[in-house]
Amino acid sequence: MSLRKPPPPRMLLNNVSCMRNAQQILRNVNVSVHDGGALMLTGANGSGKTTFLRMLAGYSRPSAGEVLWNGHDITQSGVFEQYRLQLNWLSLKNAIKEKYTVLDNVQLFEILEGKYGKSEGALQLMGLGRLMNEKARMLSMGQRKRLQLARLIAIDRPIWLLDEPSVALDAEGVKLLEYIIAEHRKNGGIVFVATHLPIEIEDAMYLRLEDAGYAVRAWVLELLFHSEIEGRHKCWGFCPLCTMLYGRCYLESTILPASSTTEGFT
Ligand SMILES: Nc1ncnc2c1ncn2[C@@H]1O[C@H](COP(=O)(O)OP(=O)(O)OP(=O)(O)O)[C@@H](O)[C@H]1O
Repeated sequence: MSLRKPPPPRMLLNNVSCMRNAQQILRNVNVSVHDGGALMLTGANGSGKTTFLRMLAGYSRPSAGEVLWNGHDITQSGVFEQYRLQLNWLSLKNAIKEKYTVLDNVQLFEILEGKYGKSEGALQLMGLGRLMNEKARMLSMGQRKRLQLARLIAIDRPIWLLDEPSVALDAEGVKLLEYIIAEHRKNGGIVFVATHLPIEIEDAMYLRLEDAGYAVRAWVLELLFHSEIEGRHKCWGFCPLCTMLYGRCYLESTILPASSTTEGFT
């Protein structure tokens, strides 16, 4: 009986650390993603989800470790040129040409890719069939996001890097997004998704990025307020500093019982 080695992961993050703006975003991350795999990146605003995707796209280098595609470091010249042709990047910048029709806006990308024939079907699937010949300037926010998703399908590259793909989509749009991700994975595609919003992706791996400043801010608040409040168990229900930092009272949610939050200090 011959024991066959399992295939190597298509993407491997090997002890990767990443900095941005002198801030540590990732530290020693190890992730392997095989064909059909999905990784969801979650975390607070500014925690580094987009930075992570940019690193996967090769726009920035890891500060330590390596990102491997088919076992090759993506930052190596020769590898990078091939690797980037595998990527489909969806970001909040939609690259929509207002004066062109909706169909042109997808077909242009398809033609640049040397492909033909998928744009119309992709737009139909995303519910934009009746708007295909309208100028793109007519589109609403959600329709623009649907157009971007139609491009993903038309261009048909294996690795999708999706930054907040469900923003502006209605419930039906989110279902369509989940559907095209599932279909892409069935065909062996890989998906990396950075999101705040719930998106159902079966068997996805999750990576939660921590906001490096959060622990420090919490500690400072603890020092400023904790001793003063101890024993009184009362709160205004908001603290100017907490409200500024978190949009709500940090102490209210962590130290004080809910019933005391509407009373003032005595
Ligand atoms: N163009 C830039 N130049 C320098 N620093 C940046 C730049 N864009 C973002 N940063 C910093 O990098 C850190 C991570 O930002 P990033 O955009 O990756 O976070 P995010 O998790 O995607 O945030 P959000 O949920 O708000 O989209 C933040 O501290 C941010 O200030």
